[in-house]
Amino acid sequence: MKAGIIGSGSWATALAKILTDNGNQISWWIRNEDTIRYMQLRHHNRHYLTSVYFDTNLVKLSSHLEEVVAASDVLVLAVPSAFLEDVMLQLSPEALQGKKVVNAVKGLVPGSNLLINDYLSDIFDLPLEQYYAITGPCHAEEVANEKLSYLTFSGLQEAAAQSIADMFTNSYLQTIVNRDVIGVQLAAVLKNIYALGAGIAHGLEYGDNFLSVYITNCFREMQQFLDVYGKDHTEAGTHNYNASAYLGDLLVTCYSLHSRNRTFGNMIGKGYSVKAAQLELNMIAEGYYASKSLFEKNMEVGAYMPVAQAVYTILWQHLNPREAFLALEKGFI
Ligand SMILES: NC(=O)C1=CN([C@@H]2O[C@H](COP(=O)(O)OP(=O)(O)OC[C@H]3O[C@@H](n4cnc5c(N)ncnc54)[C@H](O)[C@@H]3O)[C@@H](O)[C@H]2O)C=CC1
Ligand SMILES: O=C(CO)COP(=O)(O)O
Repeated sequence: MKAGIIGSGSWATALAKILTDNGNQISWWIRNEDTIRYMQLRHHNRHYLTSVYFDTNLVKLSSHLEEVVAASDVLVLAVPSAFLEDVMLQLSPEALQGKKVVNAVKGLVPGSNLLINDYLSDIFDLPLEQYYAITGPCHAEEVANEKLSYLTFSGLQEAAAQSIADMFTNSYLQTIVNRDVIGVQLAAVLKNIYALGAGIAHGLEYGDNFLSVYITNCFREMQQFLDVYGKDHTEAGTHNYNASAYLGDLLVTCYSLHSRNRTFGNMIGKGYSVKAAQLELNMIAEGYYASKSLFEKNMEVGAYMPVAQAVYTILWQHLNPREAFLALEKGFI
């Protein structure tokens, strides 16, 4: 199978490293021509994971999206959710026919608040059977350093999910395959919101004892949301909440200093405005967009989500973080 990658941030670069380390030839869509020229000359991405060097014989770089999509059987999406629509709308509605689309984006489409599979189904008529999700606790920075990591590949077609996973499996990357393609995506969206909240707590100088209680309550809230959501969306299936795509990713994103969401939240807890935190981070904290999308989505779902709601209200309605956390403290078990 010929693989294509869409995006050039940290995660796209990490996934390109894994695929090329395994000897796969890839087509790689990079938006910026200067970044392409730099990579052709210096063999690494000048902005993200700069220590990762590529065998340029294995990498075909292009800023023409249609070209990359046409050359690929398996297309990996790794553009932050906020830009995904702009990127995908460059394609014709037939462009994804017959392709396997692998979503590595941990977010909903802002505005419509759709899961990526629902968005691709609406715009490109992509059946869920051709759609896969990559999730799991895995920071791009640790992939760059080849620290042992685990990724989960989910899809209704388990044999195809397995063959995609096999393209990524190597000595530093273990893969897990399941059919829970909706649940793992929602868990990934939620954990970004909770990690941002963990950062806020840290910025407010709560300690490790509180953080463990906070995460426990977030984990329960995540399950409650998925349980209620699943009642109206039977395709959501059953979820193994103790698997690494659920609990593991929640833990790593809340605790790791690599986490963009935690770092962003930490600044908010310390009193930065959203604008100032965005400028300082200079990377994407998906939890910021997800908190709004999820808040709106939950108006229909109706799950009890005090933590996600508090994060939304702090970021989007200017609620004082200290007051929000004082209110949360009382409800934790
Ligand atoms: N970084 C990580 O460790 C992981 C990230 N992810 C997910 O991967 C997705 C991508 O995130 P990262 O690579 O971390 O982001 P990043 O912050 O490292 O990179 C941002 C990317 O957005 C691009 N960009 C900026 N403005 C744009 C525009 N107007 N149109 C199109 N592209 C634009 C930049 O060129 C860059 O490629 C997110 O959904 C994230 O949750 C998932 C697992 C791990
Ligand atoms: O999804 C991730 C780790 O599994 C990355 O999280 P951050 O975007 O918070 O860095």
